[in-house]
Amino acid sequence: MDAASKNVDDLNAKKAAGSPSSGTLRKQLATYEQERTILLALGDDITKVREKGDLIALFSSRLKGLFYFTHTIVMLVDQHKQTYTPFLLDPNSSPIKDHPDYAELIKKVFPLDAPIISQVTEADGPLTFQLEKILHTPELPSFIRINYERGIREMMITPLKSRMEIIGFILVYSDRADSFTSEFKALMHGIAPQLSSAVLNIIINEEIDRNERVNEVLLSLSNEMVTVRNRPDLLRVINTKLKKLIDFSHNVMTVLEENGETYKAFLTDPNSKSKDFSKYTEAISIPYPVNDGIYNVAVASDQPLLFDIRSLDLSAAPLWLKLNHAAGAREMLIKVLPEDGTPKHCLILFADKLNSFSDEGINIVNRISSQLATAAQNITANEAILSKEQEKSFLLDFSQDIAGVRTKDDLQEAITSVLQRVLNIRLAMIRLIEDDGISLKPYMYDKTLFHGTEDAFTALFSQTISIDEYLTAKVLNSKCPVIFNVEEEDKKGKSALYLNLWKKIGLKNAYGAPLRVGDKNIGTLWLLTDEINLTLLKGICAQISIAIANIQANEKVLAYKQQLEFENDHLKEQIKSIYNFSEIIGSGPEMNKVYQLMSRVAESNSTVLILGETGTGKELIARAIHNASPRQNKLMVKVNCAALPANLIESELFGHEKGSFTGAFDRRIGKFELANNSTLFLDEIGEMPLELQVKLLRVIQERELERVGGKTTVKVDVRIIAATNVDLETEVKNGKFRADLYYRLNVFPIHLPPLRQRPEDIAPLANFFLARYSKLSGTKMTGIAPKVLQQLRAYAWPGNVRELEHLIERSVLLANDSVLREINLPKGRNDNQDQPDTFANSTLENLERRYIIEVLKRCSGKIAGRAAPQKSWPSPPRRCIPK
Ligand SMILES: Nc1ncnc2c1ncn2[C@@H]1O[C@H](COP(=O)(O)OP(=O)(O)OP(=O)(O)O)[C@@H](O)[C@H]1O
Repeated sequence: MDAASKNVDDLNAKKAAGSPSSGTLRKQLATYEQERTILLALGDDITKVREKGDLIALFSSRLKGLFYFTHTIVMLVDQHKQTYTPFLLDPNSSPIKDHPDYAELIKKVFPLDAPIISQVTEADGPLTFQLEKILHTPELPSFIRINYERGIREMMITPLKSRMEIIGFILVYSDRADSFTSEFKALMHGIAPQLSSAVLNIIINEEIDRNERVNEVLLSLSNEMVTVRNRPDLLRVINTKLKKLIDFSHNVMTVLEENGETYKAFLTDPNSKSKDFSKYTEAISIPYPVNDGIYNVAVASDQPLLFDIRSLDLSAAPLWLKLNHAAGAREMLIKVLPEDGTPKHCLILFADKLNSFSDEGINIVNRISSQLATAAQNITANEAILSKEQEKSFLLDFSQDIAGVRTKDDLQEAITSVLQRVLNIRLAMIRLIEDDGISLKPYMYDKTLFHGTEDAFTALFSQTISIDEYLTAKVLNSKCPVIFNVEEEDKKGKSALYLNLWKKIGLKNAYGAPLRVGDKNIGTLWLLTDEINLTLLKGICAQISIAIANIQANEKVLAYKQQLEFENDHLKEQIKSIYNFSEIIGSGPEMNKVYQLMSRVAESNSTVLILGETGTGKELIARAIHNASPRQNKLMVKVNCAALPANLIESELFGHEKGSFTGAFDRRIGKFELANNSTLFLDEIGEMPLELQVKLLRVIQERELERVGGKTTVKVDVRIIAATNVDLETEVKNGKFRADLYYRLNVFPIHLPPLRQRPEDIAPLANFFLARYSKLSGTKMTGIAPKVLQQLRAYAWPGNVRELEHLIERSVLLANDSVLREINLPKGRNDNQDQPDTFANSTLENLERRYIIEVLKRCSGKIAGRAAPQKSWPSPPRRCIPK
């Protein structure tokens, strides 16, 4: 039985007993009847109450006709925390609803132990308070003063209980001082249990609703979470689903880096207000040490941690937190996501207001943390697969691009394009290890990168670096590309040349990668950038290494090919003249002296200078010396110093680099390099231009040369045999031949006597040539008539053996008999006397004059057009060596 029914029953009993006065009793009875009616109606209505607003509206509408009051509010008690907070409001009638603190007030949590409230919790029924009287009570709840300020004078607080425990109280306010009559109080006392159960119903209903909603959202969140494949997906799920359950402004997810010492942003929310700050990009890209006072604290807890941002020491806080604070974030909830082994991911929710995260919200974060961790792991695994696929397809494309590369220029173009296109960086430099195996020289670089730092670049570029150089050694000894932090390397004080350049460029990191073919280091590759995918770089370097090795092999093949072509040409020349030196004819004392000298010098490496008139056999002797030397297995290389224009001799001798002069389309090795490990025969050395003599001297002395237009020196091991028909001593005196070169060449002179000084050799030579040319022409000549031999011996032979050879060749062709019976010697030359007034002692001008007259005579004065047939050509006179 409720209180009102009991009162009515009591009064009816008293009325039946006839006391007290019937008027009073009637009045009282009417009140009780009214009360009972209200209670019944209220009780009926209360059972229908489902929502907060219904209860207060119902309460006000039922009671306002009976009692005077302005507004009401139901507070809910949290026994666990010993606090209470507004629960049911009556905003339509509240005089404080437009108060500036109203919004905050209705969310506020108040302590239960404030003196006024303690009285209420201890009371059995409603308590009324004249506000004026309690204004100075210590720890007065702020809403009381605010209500007073807005004209409220009296307040009745009725405790609401369930199973003897206080669950809340209903506060009824009035702007009058006498509103709360004993009837009103009795009524409140009477309806308190129903109100309590209504409040409990509301709480339960709300909780059911909320749980349903939470479950619904969590279900859809978890459904979506399993479909998450990438970071934007995850961000969308958090921002659409989680936001329905938790009041946060934006989120960040972080990931622990592989080093285990730093973490960085994994998900960044575009809703973050901090993105308007200029340092935002830095904040979301830099790594943070795990021991930053936030991360390490969060990791140590298995529960989400709630931080009041303003209470933190922000001076030491990580940049991301400073920016969020500056952008207005007040509170953050951090949850390290549970993962097997070391947790990697961490969710951070930010809110602009304090108390944004309820226990329930925190609980939800806890509940979804495993799913978040799985989603983050899936994303990472997915990204790794994607990046591997991208790497593979990229490396495949690169290898296809590079497969066709044959030249250094093509390679540079391919590298530049791939680095720029895929990694958005540019090649700084490639250095290759030289043939000596210890030094590295620049092979390829991008100078445009060093704009403004040219001095530091040139200083580094112009240096040959040793493989033991600190940074180079680190790179060459590493299996993978090496990251150099410029600041840290600078502190070590090593590799100043590299560091000077890097510091001037102003980057944080530089990368050095080994170039390797198989196990063999071939060089280093340097990139200037702050970040790069190391696996990809490793793959690129492997391709570049192979391409460089191919190019080098190609260059070598080309060089060998060139050398073979040269050698082939020489071989052909040699084949043409092979019969010339198969045998040296001459057994007289003069030639015997020559043979003795030859046998002494042949086996050594000494330079030989062969002197003698034209046609005496200087080249024949040179070849014989070479063939008797340890270098015989390689071809002797001949250069005729008189046969080439002065401007080409240098290139002919020393070779040239591509583009070193007009017409130098390819790199070409010179005769010196061709004669490496062999003999170089410098014929007509007396004709060499003076300016080249000094270069020749240098090569003979240093045994190394520089190609025309080249910067590197090439070592050569060449034996020199020089020959001349010029009196070099006179040339030295006349300043036409360098004395130092002359002495360097004149180490071992061999003088070849002219044929007129060894007449005993004329017959053997004539017979030798007769046999050779009759065989070649197929005429089968068997001998020379004694008369002819006598004529030959009597002749002066200004053209020496060559003249004799040509004469016999012509005679064989003209002969009609098997014996050579006739010979056409030049007229007036049949006197084999070493005449002082004929050739040997004649001036060159005289000799030339006589030669021209002789030729004109034979051509019958014709100096243009086809030459008239002639019987015998004299050899042109050359300057002769006086005996
Ligand atoms: N003693 C010799 N026995 C056989 N043939 C010889 C002899 N001497 C010279 N000849 C031949 O004479 C020709 C001229 O010889 P070679 O070219 O060696 O003379 P050279 O002194 O080098 O002439 P130049 O000064 O004009 O270059 C060659 O065909 C060579 O084979």
